Amino acid sequence: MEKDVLIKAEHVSKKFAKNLKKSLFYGVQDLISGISGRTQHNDLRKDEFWAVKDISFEVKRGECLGLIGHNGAGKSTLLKILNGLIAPDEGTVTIKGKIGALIELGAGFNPILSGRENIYNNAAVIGFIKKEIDEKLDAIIAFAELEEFIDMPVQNYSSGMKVRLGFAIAAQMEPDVLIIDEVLAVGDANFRAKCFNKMSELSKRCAMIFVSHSMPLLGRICSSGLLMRKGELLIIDEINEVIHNYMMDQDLSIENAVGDIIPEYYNIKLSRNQIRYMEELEVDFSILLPNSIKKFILHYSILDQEMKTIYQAFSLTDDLIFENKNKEIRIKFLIENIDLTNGKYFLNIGLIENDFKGKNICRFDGAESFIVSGSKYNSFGSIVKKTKWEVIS
Ligand SMILES: Nc1ncnc2c1ncn2[C@@H]1O[C@H](COP(=O)(O)OP(=O)(O)OP(=O)(O)O)[C@@H](O)[C@H]1O
Repeated sequence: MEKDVLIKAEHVSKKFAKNLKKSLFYGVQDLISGISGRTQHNDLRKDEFWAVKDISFEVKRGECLGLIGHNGAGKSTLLKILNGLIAPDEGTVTIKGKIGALIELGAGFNPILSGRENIYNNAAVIGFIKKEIDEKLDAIIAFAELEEFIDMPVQNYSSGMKVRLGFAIAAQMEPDVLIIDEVLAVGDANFRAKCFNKMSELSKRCAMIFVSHSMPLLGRICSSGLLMRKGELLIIDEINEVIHNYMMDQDLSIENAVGDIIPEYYNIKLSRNQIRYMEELEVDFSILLPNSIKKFILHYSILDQEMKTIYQAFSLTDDLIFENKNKEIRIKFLIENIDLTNGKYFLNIGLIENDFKGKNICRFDGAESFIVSGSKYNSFGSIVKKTKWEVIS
Protein backbone atom coordinates (compact mmCIF):
# COMPACT_ATOMS: atom_id res chain seq x y z
CA MET A 1 0.00 0.00 0.00
CA GLU A 2 1.33 3.42 -0.95
CA LYS A 3 2.81 5.38 1.98
CA ASP A 4 0.17 8.12 2.21
CA VAL A 5 -2.83 5.85 1.59
CA LEU A 6 -4.49 5.36 4.97
CA ILE A 7 -7.78 3.78 3.82
CA LYS A 8 -7.95 1.19 1.08
CA ALA A 9 -11.09 -0.74 0.15
CA GLU A 10 -10.78 -3.46 -2.47
CA HIS A 11 -13.88 -5.04 -4.04
CA VAL A 12 -15.84 -4.78 -0.79
CA SER A 13 -19.30 -6.38 -0.78
CA LYS A 14 -21.87 -7.08 1.91
CA LYS A 15 -25.20 -8.82 1.58
CA PHE A 16 -28.16 -8.87 3.94
CA ALA A 17 -31.32 -10.95 4.08
CA LYS A 18 -34.60 -9.11 3.80
CA ASN A 19 -36.20 -10.95 6.72
CA LEU A 20 -34.94 -11.80 10.18
CA LYS A 21 -35.68 -15.56 10.03
CA LYS A 22 -33.67 -15.99 6.84
CA SER A 23 -30.94 -13.72 8.19
CA LEU A 24 -30.56 -15.90 11.32
CA PHE A 25 -30.69 -19.12 9.30
CA TYR A 26 -28.04 -17.92 6.80
CA GLY A 27 -25.94 -16.62 9.70
CA VAL A 28 -25.83 -20.08 11.30
CA GLN A 29 -25.20 -21.69 7.88
CA ASP A 30 -22.25 -19.34 7.25
CA LEU A 31 -20.87 -19.96 10.73
CA ILE A 32 -20.89 -23.73 10.20
CA SER A 33 -19.29 -23.31 6.75
CA GLY A 34 -16.64 -21.10 8.33
CA ILE A 35 -15.82 -23.58 11.11
CA SER A 36 -15.73 -26.57 8.76
CA GLY A 37 -13.50 -24.61 6.36
CA ARG A 38 -15.99 -24.80 3.49
CA THR A 39 -16.25 -21.78 1.23
CA GLN A 40 -19.02 -19.32 1.99
CA HIS A 41 -21.90 -18.52 -0.32
CA ASN A 42 -20.87 -15.61 -2.44
CA ASP A 43 -23.98 -15.75 -4.56
CA LEU A 44 -27.26 -14.38 -3.34
CA ARG A 45 -29.56 -16.86 -1.65
CA LYS A 46 -33.35 -16.48 -1.51
CA ASP A 47 -34.37 -13.07 -0.04
CA GLU A 48 -30.80 -11.77 0.07
CA PHE A 49 -29.58 -8.55 -1.57
CA TRP A 50 -26.28 -6.71 -1.88
CA ALA A 51 -26.26 -3.71 0.50
CA VAL A 52 -22.71 -2.95 -0.73
CA LYS A 53 -21.43 -4.41 -3.98
CA ASP A 54 -17.87 -4.45 -5.26
CA ILE A 55 -16.70 -1.07 -3.92
CA SER A 56 -13.04 -0.10 -4.30
CA PHE A 57 -11.35 3.21 -3.43
CA GLU A 58 -8.51 4.67 -1.44
CA VAL A 59 -8.14 7.78 0.71
CA LYS A 60 -4.79 9.40 1.41
CA ARG A 61 -3.73 11.53 4.36
CA GLY A 62 -5.00 15.06 3.74
CA GLU A 63 -8.00 13.88 1.70
CA CYS A 64 -11.67 13.77 2.65
CA LEU A 65 -14.00 11.46 0.73
CA GLY A 66 -17.72 12.29 0.83
CA LEU A 67 -20.12 9.35 0.54
CA ILE A 68 -23.27 10.38 -1.30
CA GLY A 69 -26.42 8.46 -2.13
CA HIS A 70 -30.15 8.24 -1.55
CA ASN A 71 -31.56 6.55 1.58
CA GLY A 72 -30.66 2.89 1.63
CA ALA A 73 -27.83 3.27 -0.91
CA GLY A 74 -25.42 1.44 1.42
CA LYS A 75 -23.38 4.34 2.86
CA SER A 76 -23.71 3.43 6.55
CA THR A 77 -23.09 -0.24 5.83
CA LEU A 78 -19.87 0.69 4.04
CA LEU A 79 -18.81 2.89 6.97
CA LYS A 80 -19.47 0.05 9.41
CA ILE A 81 -17.31 -2.28 7.30
CA LEU A 82 -14.51 0.30 7.23
CA ASN A 83 -14.74 0.76 10.98
CA GLY A 84 -14.66 -3.01 11.56
CA LEU A 85 -18.17 -3.11 13.08
CA ILE A 86 -19.30 -5.63 10.46
CA ALA A 87 -17.26 -7.98 8.29
CA PRO A 88 -17.55 -7.83 4.49
CA ASP A 89 -18.71 -10.96 2.63
CA GLU A 90 -16.18 -10.25 -0.10
CA GLY A 91 -13.19 -7.96 -0.51
CA THR A 92 -10.73 -6.42 1.90
CA VAL A 93 -10.30 -3.20 3.84
CA THR A 94 -6.88 -1.97 4.92
CA ILE A 95 -6.60 0.89 7.38
CA LYS A 96 -3.31 2.38 8.55
CA GLY A 97 -3.17 4.13 11.92
CA LYS A 98 -5.76 4.92 14.58
CA ILE A 99 -9.43 5.27 13.60
CA GLY A 100 -11.81 7.76 15.19
CA ALA A 101 -15.42 7.23 14.22
CA LEU A 102 -18.86 8.62 14.88
CA ILE A 103 -21.25 6.26 13.18
CA GLU A 104 -24.40 5.38 15.09
CA LEU A 105 -25.92 7.47 17.82
CA GLY A 106 -24.71 6.09 21.15
CA ALA A 107 -22.83 3.22 19.49
CA GLY A 108 -19.66 2.42 21.36
CA PHE A 109 -20.90 3.92 24.63
CA ASN A 110 -21.59 1.87 27.71
CA PRO A 111 -24.86 3.40 28.96
CA ILE A 112 -24.32 2.72 32.65
CA LEU A 113 -20.86 4.31 32.70
CA SER A 114 -20.37 8.05 33.05
CA GLY A 115 -19.25 10.30 30.20
CA ARG A 116 -15.76 10.45 31.72
CA GLU A 117 -15.49 6.63 31.96
CA ASN A 118 -16.73 6.29 28.39
CA ILE A 119 -14.01 8.67 27.18
CA TYR A 120 -11.39 6.32 28.67
CA ASN A 121 -13.09 3.23 27.21
CA ASN A 122 -13.55 4.63 23.72
CA ALA A 123 -10.12 6.18 23.41
CA ALA A 124 -8.57 2.91 24.65
CA VAL A 125 -10.47 1.00 21.95
CA ILE A 126 -9.05 3.39 19.32
CA GLY A 127 -5.60 2.47 20.63
CA PHE A 128 -4.60 5.26 23.02
CA ILE A 129 -2.89 4.54 26.34
CA LYS A 130 -4.10 5.98 29.66
CA LYS A 131 -1.43 8.69 29.80
CA GLU A 132 -2.42 9.98 26.34
CA ILE A 133 -6.09 10.00 27.33
CA ASP A 134 -5.27 11.84 30.60
CA GLU A 135 -3.59 14.55 28.55
CA LYS A 136 -6.58 14.94 26.20
CA LEU A 137 -9.37 14.55 28.78
CA ASP A 138 -9.93 18.25 29.52
CA ALA A 139 -9.88 19.18 25.84
CA ILE A 140 -12.48 16.48 25.04
CA ILE A 141 -14.81 17.59 27.85
CA ALA A 142 -14.39 21.26 26.91
CA PHE A 143 -15.01 20.60 23.20
CA ALA A 144 -18.16 18.60 24.04
CA GLU A 145 -19.22 21.41 26.44
CA LEU A 146 -20.29 18.74 28.92
CA GLU A 147 -18.35 19.89 32.01
CA GLU A 148 -21.48 19.81 34.20
CA PHE A 149 -22.65 16.40 33.05
CA ILE A 150 -19.43 14.48 32.52
CA ASP A 151 -19.93 12.29 35.60
CA MET A 152 -23.54 11.44 34.76
CA PRO A 153 -24.30 7.98 33.22
CA VAL A 154 -24.48 8.24 29.43
CA GLN A 155 -27.92 6.58 29.45
CA ASN A 156 -29.28 9.87 30.84
CA TYR A 157 -27.70 11.95 28.05
CA SER A 158 -29.89 13.49 25.35
CA SER A 159 -29.21 12.55 21.70
CA GLY A 160 -27.35 15.83 21.19
CA MET A 161 -25.17 15.23 24.27
CA LYS A 162 -24.20 11.75 22.99
CA VAL A 163 -23.24 13.23 19.63
CA ARG A 164 -21.16 15.93 21.35
CA LEU A 165 -19.28 13.36 23.38
CA GLY A 166 -18.82 10.96 20.44
CA PHE A 167 -17.50 13.66 18.14
CA ALA A 168 -15.25 15.18 20.78
CA ILE A 169 -13.58 11.82 21.45
CA ALA A 170 -13.23 10.97 17.76
CA ALA A 171 -11.81 14.39 16.83
CA GLN A 172 -9.78 15.47 19.86
CA MET A 173 -7.76 12.24 19.98
CA GLU A 174 -6.29 13.30 16.60
CA PRO A 175 -6.80 9.95 14.83
CA ASP A 176 -5.13 9.10 11.50
CA VAL A 177 -8.48 8.08 10.02
CA LEU A 178 -11.74 9.86 10.85
CA ILE A 179 -15.12 8.42 9.84
CA ILE A 180 -18.18 10.60 10.41
CA ASP A 181 -21.76 9.64 9.60
CA GLU A 182 -24.87 11.77 9.21
CA VAL A 183 -25.50 11.41 12.97
CA LEU A 184 -23.75 14.76 13.44
CA ALA A 185 -26.96 16.38 12.18
CA VAL A 186 -28.50 15.67 15.63
CA GLY A 187 -26.32 18.33 17.28
CA ASP A 188 -27.58 21.91 17.56
CA ALA A 189 -26.55 24.52 14.99
CA ASN A 190 -23.72 26.00 17.09
CA PHE A 191 -22.17 22.66 17.85
CA ARG A 192 -22.50 21.51 14.23
CA ALA A 193 -20.66 24.62 13.04
CA LYS A 194 -17.91 23.92 15.58
CA CYS A 195 -17.66 20.29 14.37
CA PHE A 196 -17.42 21.30 10.72
CA ASN A 197 -14.63 23.75 11.48
CA LYS A 198 -12.82 21.04 13.38
CA MET A 199 -13.35 18.61 10.50
CA SER A 200 -11.94 21.10 7.98
CA GLU A 201 -8.91 21.53 10.21
CA LEU A 202 -8.45 17.76 10.75
CA SER A 203 -8.94 16.89 7.08
CA LYS A 204 -5.51 18.36 6.38
CA ARG A 205 -3.82 15.92 8.77
CA CYS A 206 -5.84 12.71 8.51
CA ALA A 207 -7.75 10.64 5.96
CA MET A 208 -11.45 11.34 6.39
CA ILE A 209 -14.71 9.82 5.20
CA PHE A 210 -17.87 11.85 5.67
CA VAL A 211 -21.47 10.84 4.96
CA SER A 212 -24.05 13.56 4.58
CA HIS A 213 -27.15 14.47 2.63
CA SER A 214 -26.14 18.13 2.74
CA MET A 215 -24.46 19.01 -0.54
CA PRO A 216 -23.18 22.45 0.60
CA LEU A 217 -21.45 20.78 3.55
CA LEU A 218 -19.96 18.01 1.46
CA GLY A 219 -18.78 20.61 -1.03
CA ARG A 220 -17.10 22.57 1.75
CA ILE A 221 -15.39 19.75 3.59
CA CYS A 222 -14.62 16.99 1.06
CA SER A 223 -12.02 16.87 -1.67
CA SER A 224 -13.53 13.90 -3.50
CA GLY A 225 -16.86 12.11 -3.57
CA LEU A 226 -18.18 8.62 -4.09
CA LEU A 227 -21.74 8.26 -5.33
CA MET A 228 -23.56 5.03 -4.44
CA ARG A 229 -26.82 3.65 -5.74
CA LYS A 230 -28.33 0.39 -4.47
CA GLY A 231 -25.00 -0.69 -3.01
CA GLU A 232 -23.00 -0.03 -6.16
CA LEU A 233 -20.43 2.63 -6.93
CA LEU A 234 -21.75 4.96 -9.64
CA ILE A 235 -18.88 7.44 -9.77
CA ILE A 236 -15.86 8.47 -7.76
CA ASP A 237 -14.43 11.85 -8.70
CA GLU A 238 -13.72 15.39 -7.55
CA ILE A 239 -16.46 16.38 -5.04
CA ASN A 240 -18.24 19.04 -7.11
CA GLU A 241 -18.47 16.69 -10.08
CA VAL A 242 -20.04 13.98 -7.92
CA ILE A 243 -22.50 16.41 -6.29
CA HIS A 244 -23.52 17.63 -9.73
CA ASN A 245 -24.22 14.05 -10.85
CA TYR A 246 -26.21 13.31 -7.71
CA MET A 247 -28.32 16.44 -8.08
CA MET A 248 -29.12 15.72 -11.69
CA ASP A 249 -30.46 12.39 -10.49
CA GLN A 250 -32.84 14.01 -7.96
CA ASP A 251 -36.46 14.31 -8.81
CA LEU A 252 -39.46 15.83 -7.14
CA SER A 253 -42.93 15.57 -8.48
CA ILE A 254 -46.17 16.74 -7.01
CA GLU A 255 -48.79 14.12 -6.47
CA ASN A 256 -51.38 16.62 -5.29
CA ALA A 257 -51.80 20.23 -4.51
CA VAL A 258 -51.89 20.87 -0.77
CA GLY A 259 -54.05 23.38 1.09
CA ASP A 260 -57.63 24.18 2.07
CA ILE A 261 -58.91 24.15 -1.48
CA ILE A 262 -57.98 21.60 -4.10
CA PRO A 263 -58.41 23.18 -7.54
CA GLU A 264 -60.34 21.31 -10.20
CA TYR A 265 -57.58 21.93 -12.70
CA TYR A 266 -54.08 23.38 -12.75
CA ASN A 267 -51.04 23.32 -15.02
CA ILE A 268 -47.51 24.58 -14.43
CA LYS A 269 -44.98 24.85 -17.22
CA LEU A 270 -41.49 26.33 -17.41
CA SER A 271 -40.18 27.91 -20.60
CA ARG A 272 -37.04 25.77 -20.20
CA ASN A 273 -35.64 23.30 -17.69
CA GLN A 274 -32.03 24.30 -18.32
CA ILE A 275 -30.81 27.87 -18.11
CA ARG A 276 -27.47 29.63 -18.01
CA TYR A 277 -26.40 31.87 -15.13
CA MET A 278 -28.16 35.31 -15.34
CA GLU A 279 -30.70 34.14 -17.88
CA GLU A 280 -34.45 34.46 -17.33
CA LEU A 281 -37.09 31.85 -16.73
CA GLU A 282 -40.73 32.13 -17.70
CA VAL A 283 -43.43 30.29 -15.78
CA ASP A 284 -46.81 29.59 -17.35
CA PHE A 285 -49.43 28.85 -14.70
CA SER A 286 -53.10 27.97 -15.24
CA ILE A 287 -55.70 27.17 -12.64
CA LEU A 288 -59.43 26.69 -12.28
CA LEU A 289 -60.63 27.77 -8.84
CA PRO A 290 -64.02 27.27 -7.15
CA ASN A 291 -66.49 30.20 -7.04
CA SER A 292 -65.94 30.68 -3.34
CA ILE A 293 -62.57 32.28 -4.09
CA LYS A 294 -63.04 35.85 -5.27
CA LYS A 295 -59.52 37.28 -5.22
CA PHE A 296 -56.06 35.90 -4.70
CA ILE A 297 -52.40 36.82 -4.79
CA LEU A 298 -49.79 34.58 -6.31
CA HIS A 299 -46.58 33.62 -4.57
CA TYR A 300 -43.63 31.65 -5.80
CA SER A 301 -40.37 30.52 -4.26
CA ILE A 302 -37.22 28.98 -5.68
CA LEU A 303 -35.67 26.33 -3.46
CA ASP A 304 -32.29 24.65 -3.47
CA GLN A 305 -32.08 20.89 -3.38
CA GLU A 306 -32.18 20.93 0.42
CA MET A 307 -35.57 22.63 0.13
CA LYS A 308 -34.27 25.92 1.50
CA THR A 309 -35.85 29.01 -0.03
CA ILE A 310 -33.43 31.09 -2.05
CA TYR A 311 -35.79 33.56 -3.78
CA GLN A 312 -39.42 34.40 -3.29
CA ALA A 313 -41.88 36.91 -4.68
CA PHE A 314 -45.50 37.94 -4.16
CA SER A 315 -47.72 39.47 -6.85
CA LEU A 316 -49.02 41.92 -4.23
CA THR A 317 -45.57 43.46 -3.87
CA ASP A 318 -46.11 44.56 -7.48
CA ASP A 319 -49.69 45.68 -6.64
CA LEU A 320 -51.26 42.70 -8.34
CA ILE A 321 -54.32 40.95 -6.97
CA PHE A 322 -55.96 38.52 -9.35
CA GLU A 323 -59.72 38.08 -9.69
CA ASN A 324 -61.41 34.74 -10.04
CA LYS A 325 -63.93 35.04 -12.88
CA ASN A 326 -65.12 31.45 -12.55
CA LYS A 327 -63.13 30.22 -15.51
CA GLU A 328 -59.61 29.05 -16.09
CA ILE A 329 -57.07 31.77 -15.25
CA ARG A 330 -53.71 31.72 -17.03
CA ILE A 331 -50.87 33.80 -15.60
CA LYS A 332 -47.34 34.11 -16.92
CA PHE A 333 -44.50 35.46 -14.84
CA LEU A 334 -40.90 36.11 -15.74
CA ILE A 335 -38.06 35.62 -13.25
CA GLU A 336 -35.24 37.78 -14.55
CA ASN A 337 -31.45 37.56 -14.09
CA ILE A 338 -31.24 34.25 -12.28
CA ASP A 339 -27.99 34.78 -10.39
CA LEU A 340 -27.81 31.33 -8.81
CA THR A 341 -24.78 29.07 -8.60
CA ASN A 342 -24.72 25.91 -10.69
CA GLY A 343 -27.12 23.18 -9.65
CA LYS A 344 -30.68 22.02 -9.59
CA TYR A 345 -33.49 24.17 -8.16
CA PHE A 346 -37.17 23.65 -7.47
CA LEU A 347 -40.19 25.89 -7.89
CA ASN A 348 -43.04 26.16 -5.36
CA ILE A 349 -46.18 28.10 -6.23
CA GLY A 350 -48.81 29.22 -3.73
CA LEU A 351 -52.11 31.12 -3.80
CA ILE A 352 -53.14 33.35 -0.91
CA GLU A 353 -56.64 34.78 -0.50
CA ASN A 354 -57.09 38.58 -0.87
CA ASP A 355 -53.93 39.94 0.73
CA PHE A 356 -50.95 39.03 2.91
CA LYS A 357 -53.29 38.43 5.85
CA GLY A 358 -55.49 36.07 3.84
CA LYS A 359 -55.38 32.34 4.34
CA ASN A 360 -53.48 30.02 2.04
CA ILE A 361 -55.73 28.72 -0.70
CA CYS A 362 -53.42 26.03 -2.09
CA ARG A 363 -49.76 25.29 -2.71
CA PHE A 364 -47.85 23.33 -5.32
CA ASP A 365 -44.57 22.20 -3.80
CA GLY A 366 -41.73 21.16 -6.06
CA ALA A 367 -44.02 21.91 -8.96
CA GLU A 368 -41.16 22.06 -11.44
CA SER A 369 -37.38 21.88 -11.39
CA PHE A 370 -34.67 23.50 -13.46
CA ILE A 371 -30.91 23.38 -13.77
CA VAL A 372 -28.58 26.38 -13.73
CA SER A 373 -25.21 26.08 -15.41
CA GLY A 374 -22.52 28.48 -16.57
CA SER A 375 -21.90 30.11 -13.19
CA LYS A 376 -18.26 30.22 -12.17
CA TYR A 377 -19.24 28.97 -8.73
CA ASN A 378 -20.23 25.53 -7.58
CA SER A 379 -21.19 26.45 -4.03
CA PHE A 380 -24.66 24.91 -4.62
CA GLY A 381 -27.79 26.74 -3.70
CA SER A 382 -26.63 30.29 -3.27
CA ILE A 383 -26.90 33.66 -4.95
CA VAL A 384 -23.87 35.36 -6.43
CA LYS A 385 -24.83 38.96 -5.74
CA LYS A 386 -23.79 41.73 -8.10
CA THR A 387 -21.87 44.14 -5.87
CA LYS A 388 -20.18 47.53 -6.35
CA TRP A 389 -16.61 47.45 -5.03
CA GLU A 390 -14.56 50.56 -4.34
CA VAL A 391 -11.01 51.02 -3.10
CA ILE A 392 -11.07 53.83 -0.53
CA SER A 393 -7.38 54.00 0.33
N1 LIG B 1 -28.44 -5.37 9.66
C1 LIG B 1 -29.14 -5.31 8.54
N2 LIG B 1 -29.92 -6.34 8.14
C2 LIG B 1 -30.61 -6.29 6.99
N3 LIG B 1 -30.59 -5.24 6.14
C3 LIG B 1 -29.84 -4.18 6.49
C4 LIG B 1 -29.07 -4.15 7.70
N4 LIG B 1 -28.41 -2.94 7.75
C5 LIG B 1 -28.76 -2.26 6.64
N5 LIG B 1 -29.61 -3.01 5.89
C6 LIG B 1 -30.18 -2.63 4.56
O1 LIG B 1 -29.08 -2.35 3.71
C7 LIG B 1 -29.43 -1.29 2.81
C8 LIG B 1 -28.40 -0.18 2.95
O2 LIG B 1 -28.58 0.44 4.22
P1 LIG B 1 -27.64 1.63 4.74
O3 LIG B 1 -28.08 1.97 6.12
O4 LIG B 1 -26.24 1.25 4.53
O5 LIG B 1 -28.03 2.80 3.72
P2 LIG B 1 -27.62 4.35 3.76
O6 LIG B 1 -27.13 4.70 2.40
O7 LIG B 1 -26.73 4.61 4.92
O8 LIG B 1 -29.04 5.02 3.98
P3 LIG B 1 -29.44 6.40 4.75
O9 LIG B 1 -29.07 7.53 3.86
O10 LIG B 1 -30.93 6.24 4.87
O11 LIG B 1 -28.76 6.39 6.09
C9 LIG B 1 -30.84 -0.86 3.19
O12 LIG B 1 -31.74 -1.52 2.31
C10 LIG B 1 -31.02 -1.37 4.60
O13 LIG B 1 -32.37 -1.69 4.86
